[in-house]
Amino acid sequence: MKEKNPWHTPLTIIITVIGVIAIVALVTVAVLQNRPVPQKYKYGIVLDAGSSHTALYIYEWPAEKDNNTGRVEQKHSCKVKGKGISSYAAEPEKAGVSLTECMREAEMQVPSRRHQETPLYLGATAGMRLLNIENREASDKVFEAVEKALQGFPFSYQGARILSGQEEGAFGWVTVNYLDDQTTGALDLGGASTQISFVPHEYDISESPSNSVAFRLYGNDYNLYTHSFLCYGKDQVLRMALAHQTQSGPVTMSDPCFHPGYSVTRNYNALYDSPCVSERKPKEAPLNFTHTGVGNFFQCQEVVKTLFNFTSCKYSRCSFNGIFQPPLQGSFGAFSAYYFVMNFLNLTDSSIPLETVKANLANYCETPWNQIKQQHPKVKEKYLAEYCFSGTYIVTLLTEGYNFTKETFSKIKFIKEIKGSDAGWTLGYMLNLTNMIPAEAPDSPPLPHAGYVSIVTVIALLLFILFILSLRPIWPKCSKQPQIV
Ligand SMILES: O=P(O)(O)OP(=O)(O)OP(=O)(O)OC[C@H]1O[C@@H](n2cnc3c(O)ncnc32)[C@H](O)[C@@H]1O
Ligand SMILES: [Ca+2]
Repeated sequence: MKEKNPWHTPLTIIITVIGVIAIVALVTVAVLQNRPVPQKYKYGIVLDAGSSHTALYIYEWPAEKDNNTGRVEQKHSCKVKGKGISSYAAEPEKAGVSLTECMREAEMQVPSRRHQETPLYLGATAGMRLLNIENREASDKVFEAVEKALQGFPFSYQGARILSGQEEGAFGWVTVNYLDDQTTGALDLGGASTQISFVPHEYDISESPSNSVAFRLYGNDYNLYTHSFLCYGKDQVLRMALAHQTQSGPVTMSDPCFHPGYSVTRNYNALYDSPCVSERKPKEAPLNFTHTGVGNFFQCQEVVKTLFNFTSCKYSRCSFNGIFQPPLQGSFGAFSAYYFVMNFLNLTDSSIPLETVKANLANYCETPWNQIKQQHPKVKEKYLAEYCFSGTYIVTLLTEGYNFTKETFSKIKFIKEIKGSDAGWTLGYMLNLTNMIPAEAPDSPPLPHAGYVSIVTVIALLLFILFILSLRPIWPKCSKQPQIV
């Protein structure tokens, strides 16, 4: 006769089934409860009204996590067609109109139920700073037009204003450090100004209060050094270099910063039409001059060096033009034109030694203009003509201006974006205005989701086994093997 299995009693079968159901239920609840639920998002829009162009950025973050770490991401960007808003000084209405296309895009990108609560900011930088110096009335009119245009959209308009150079530098630093895990200095090269921001050693306390900004980020207090050099952006510094070389009002000017064979006619009035150079305009000059290239990196560096004043410094140390700068500290992220130029020249790799960068530039500058044009038929001719000058300026600014050495130069990373967000001041600006700069370090869950689920499963199994064992007293007695007598 077949021996009856003692486990096949109704009681043990019921206990087992209930136990299995309980475990499955427990694990299912744990998994479902902790599964990331589809997020609701909030949005913020910042218009970066730069000297050369305006760009619109849309940021998004999970609705419940306003104050959480690193959660704000760039959702979309739009490049406004045409030049920067300061170029519309003579026809301000057009500055407002120029923004409509990107604003319509923003209307499409941000869900309509969020429109009314979405803050919209416009920050203008060095182009408007210069226009404001040159012609206050014209600058006000441009802002009026821009304001009127932006108020016509369904967002929560929060104003348009000129950022100070200090704000521009500091918010660039906040952006980079909000997105990146390790503290990094920020180098921004615009069209009309350039910023350097970093956290110096504690003992290099700022001797110049106007260069110092305090921040609390991720539970740490930072004393930031920052400076913005007006007129030292890529376009204005080129004007200064051309002005320096046309002081005598020549008809033809030979420029080491442009390729051999390069030749264009430039207008004196147009060249000197900027507060960065207007005072230097030669008294007696013809209408135009012919700007020709020579293509010599080392001579070009000499020209660029004359644009920095190294003689006066009332502090213990200066970068240039009598501006205090503590010793450089840590690694740096260099963006905007630093990136555009070094990327074109294939020099963004930090492992390339400074000497090689210079040698490559020397070789590039020497290349005849015709050959350069043939090699890069798709690159905008204005940019193409200026890469030799801009590359030389970047190397000279970093080494002679900011005192990067061949050792510290390798600590500069040329970057366009970090984790999908463009490097620049806009994200930091929005985080600050919406009180979202995280003061404290993130509360990360102690276990990753998978680890959590595994632990719940193991504990549930253990509990089940213990439960079964606790039922031992009512276990059916194991029948002994039938003995054959
Ligand atoms: O910060 P400010 O000084 O106000 O200026 P901006 O914000 O308009 O300046 P950008 O960083 O946008 O650009 C810096 C410069 O780089 C130029 N630029 C943009 N794209 C470029 C490219 O692909 N190659 C070379 N230069 C480029 C641009 O015309 C500017 O002169
Ligand atoms: Ca800029």
